[in-house]
Amino acid sequence: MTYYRIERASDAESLARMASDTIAAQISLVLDQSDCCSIALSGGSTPARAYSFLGQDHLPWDRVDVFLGDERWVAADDDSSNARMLRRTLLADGPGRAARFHAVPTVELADAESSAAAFGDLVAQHCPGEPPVFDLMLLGLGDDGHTASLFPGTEAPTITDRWATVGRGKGLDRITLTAPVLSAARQVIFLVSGAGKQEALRRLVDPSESSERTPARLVQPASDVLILADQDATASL
Ligand SMILES: O=C(O)[C@H](O)[C@@H](O)[C@H](O)[C@H](O)COP(=O)(O)O
Repeated sequence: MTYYRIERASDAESLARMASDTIAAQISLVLDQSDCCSIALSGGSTPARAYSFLGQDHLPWDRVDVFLGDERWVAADDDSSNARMLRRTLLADGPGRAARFHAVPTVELADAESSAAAFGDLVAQHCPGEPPVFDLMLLGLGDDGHTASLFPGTEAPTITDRWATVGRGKGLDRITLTAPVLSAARQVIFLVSGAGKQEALRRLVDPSESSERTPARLVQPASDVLILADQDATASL
């Protein structure tokens, strides 16, 4: 059974700083013991401010392999691209721009299925193990209980024989890591902000909740899961 450790911030801005500091500390811990560190970051809107703070941190970024846990199947300059968001935050103009970012292949390939296959190969090339093991997995939580692009009522949450697959949510085709890869990470952190996430967060930590209704519950790493959340999101815990 997964144990969830919750750290609360008073508001979204202090949550962003807490997340940046926590991720930086985890990266430093890994790099104290290894030559490199592999991290998979969530997309969406919540983490952007944290990534801006993190990108200013003086870490040995040239030893950090940065991936996205999921990506919309759009061009890199599309407003909904998670890679675009990362390039405007973490990878923008601070020390973080030296990170080794490995974008998810999208529309340069013929279709989303080809992108998912290419992303699975890319991850397997950089992360050891079957499933591939990330040192750090930062995940968001949708108000419907999805994480990465494992949306309830779709096939993606059920895929366990591949490392990446095609997801679909909020009207977009997406490329996502599968549940086995999310769960294989050495450290999983959920970053959750806002009153709109209260019910999804309550369900995430409820041992009786089904993963069909709340696919984020599929993420079952061997280590404790850290939840960084603001007071608006944790009000019903
Ligand atoms: O590409 C994405 O959309 C994300 O990876 C997705 O899993 C996100 O983390 C949640 O949907 C929460 O999104 P918000 O942070 O925008 O609420």
